[in-house]
Amino acid sequence: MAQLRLALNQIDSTVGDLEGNAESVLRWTRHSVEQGAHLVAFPEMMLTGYPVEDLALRASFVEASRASLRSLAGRLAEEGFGEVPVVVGYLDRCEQAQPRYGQPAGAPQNAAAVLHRGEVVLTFAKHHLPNYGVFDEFRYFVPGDTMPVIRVHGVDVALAICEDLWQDGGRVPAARSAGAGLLLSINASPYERDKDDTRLDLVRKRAQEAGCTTAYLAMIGGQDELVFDGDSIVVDRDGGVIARAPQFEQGCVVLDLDLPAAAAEPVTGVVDDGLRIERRVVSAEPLAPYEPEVTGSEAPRLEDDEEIYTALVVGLRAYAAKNGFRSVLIGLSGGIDSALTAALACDALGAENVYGISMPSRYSSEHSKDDAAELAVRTGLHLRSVPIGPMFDAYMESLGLTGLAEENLQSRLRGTLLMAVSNQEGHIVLAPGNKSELAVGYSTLYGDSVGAYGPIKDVYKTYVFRLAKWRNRAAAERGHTPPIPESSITKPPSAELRPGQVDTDSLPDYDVLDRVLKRYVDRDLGAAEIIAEGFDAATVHRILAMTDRAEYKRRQYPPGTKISPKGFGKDRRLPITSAWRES
Ligand SMILES: Nc1ncnc2c1ncn2[C@@H]1O[C@H](COP(=O)(O)OP(=O)(O)OC[C@H]2O[C@@H]([n+]3cccc(C(=O)O)c3)[C@H](O)[C@@H]2O)[C@@H](O)[C@H]1O
Ligand SMILES: Nc1ncnc2c1ncn2[C@@H]1O[C@H](COP(=O)(O)OP(=O)(O)OP(=O)(O)O)[C@@H](O)[C@H]1O
Ligand SMILES: NC(=O)CC[C@H](N)C(=O)O
Repeated sequence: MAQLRLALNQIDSTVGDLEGNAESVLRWTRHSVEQGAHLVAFPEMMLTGYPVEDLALRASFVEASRASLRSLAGRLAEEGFGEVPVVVGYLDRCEQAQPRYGQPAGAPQNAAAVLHRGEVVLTFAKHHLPNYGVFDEFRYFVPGDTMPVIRVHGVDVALAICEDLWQDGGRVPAARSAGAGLLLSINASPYERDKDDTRLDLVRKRAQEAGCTTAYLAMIGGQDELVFDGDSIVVDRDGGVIARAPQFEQGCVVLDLDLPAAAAEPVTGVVDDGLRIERRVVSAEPLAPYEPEVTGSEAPRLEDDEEIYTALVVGLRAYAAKNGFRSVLIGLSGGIDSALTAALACDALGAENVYGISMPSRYSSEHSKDDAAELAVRTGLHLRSVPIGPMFDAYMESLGLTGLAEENLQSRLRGTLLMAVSNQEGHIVLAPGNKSELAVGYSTLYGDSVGAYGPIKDVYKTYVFRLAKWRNRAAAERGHTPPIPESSITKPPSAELRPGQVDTDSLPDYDVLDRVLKRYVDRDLGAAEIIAEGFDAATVHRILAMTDRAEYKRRQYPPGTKISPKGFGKDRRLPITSAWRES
């Protein structure tokens, strides 16, 4: 047996910020080396950020990534960390043409490198490319065809990149065939509700298949609609958990692993899935065990509501920070959607950076104004009131609108007003629409749907209530003031665009609506299958027709944090112009 002190850096990176990301690698390598690490790892595409989308198609960006990698190798050595191998993800290109994938020479690759003694000693590309959900890596990348193995202090470490673990075959069985003592996978795995359990099961299963200890290093942070929740995992060859990092927290997991010593006669040649073993020896001599030994720990897990709420906070914070904004602006109606959005914003950016505007019209109830004011008092956000009556009257005088046009005008005036204040004061506008509304198109185009980011666009209305209650309960348990006024939670949802209007005038009860939507949107079931589950046929047809009709509206909605297996974003790509009707 040999001992290896492994440092898994569960950190954030910013798409396109090659310099800043390289600085992070240097900083965290310093930290890892100070902890005595023999092998230091960083997440998938750490240098470029993930996902880079069509930036991968730009040769200038690919070249900049390659140059940045080489320069990083040199800087690590200059800083005195050259003896410690560093595994880091980056964007590369393939030297040879790949007719099998229809790609000419120079096609991009989702790659990783081992840096040692100032050199890039080994590079390899992801073998299995994900091409479903939010991923379309076959659009960009050519898969790798090697099985990289590095010998570090007498241990053979097989390397893999994210999806390599998710699909059968390839690098997991190849690691076993290559006789690896450790399988190290670097990842950028976007958050989804319940995915942590799936990942844990996956890593345990793959460790057993690979027949060796398996380390799964995850990224944290946010990129547009995606959140990366961390939760790095190390399991032994029987699938027993050795260490689990905290969810949503940046940090470095350092632990000593007792691993089988590498064979004197290493396996070479082509193994599973046609993967050619490519080996490098970075340090052959086994080290004496370190004292004291660093053992793994399992960070406590967040319960489901807290986990989802935290993902929403992280997604919003990342979007604002990475796009250069410190403050946000929200129309506060006193209702639950804008209240939850405001609570999230206060948690993400601090109440001092959250600006609310109450914009009452002649149809606004007293409680809508009072509840907005109460929200401001409870959270400490800035609130002002700008009645829209005079603007509304001016439009009506010029245009003489009636019915829906008159109703929507109020929402549009609020949208225009928010964008005007955004321009003037520099806060980005948050769109407070939820997933149920987005599904059926229950919002006004260029009205309440304006904004830069939709923090709750992947949260069904029934879950909006649940999260609001959880947030209030969590505050009370910590001895803090619950942020959301009780009456915002208990009153019937209303758009207040005409006297006495409530959402259920136009929509089925949210409980039924959400259950049907989960089947149609999240699971892609057809009308017949949903009705067969016992739902009222007329209600199902109505909901499906509304959902289909609203595609054009969704396409114009701002991006927002994905928390479900199928959010309205890159996950769900439907034609706007379509004659197909389920009903
Ligand atoms: N296929 C298509 N492709 C592109 N554009 C299309 C289109 N079909 C209609 N349009 C355009 O869209 C317009 C209709 O959309 P839009 O103007 O939004 O109006 P619309 O969807 O007809 O009405 C908005 C609905 O949302 C409700 N609402 C509004 C505000 C807040 C809330 C809430 O509770 O949160 C609810 C409101 O009560 C009403 O039922 C049409 O006049 C047309 O210009
Ligand atoms: N009187 C108002 N003052 C400020 N903003 C408003 C007002 N009415 C509506 N809005 C904005 O428009 C959005 C749509 O709200 P609306 O009241 O129509 O229904 P909702 O979807 O139930 O939202 P909420 O639960 O926040 O009320 C609100 O979230 C808010 O941002
Ligand atoms: N970056 C990746 O390859 C991610 C794909 C993987 N299935 C995941 O969601 O974690």
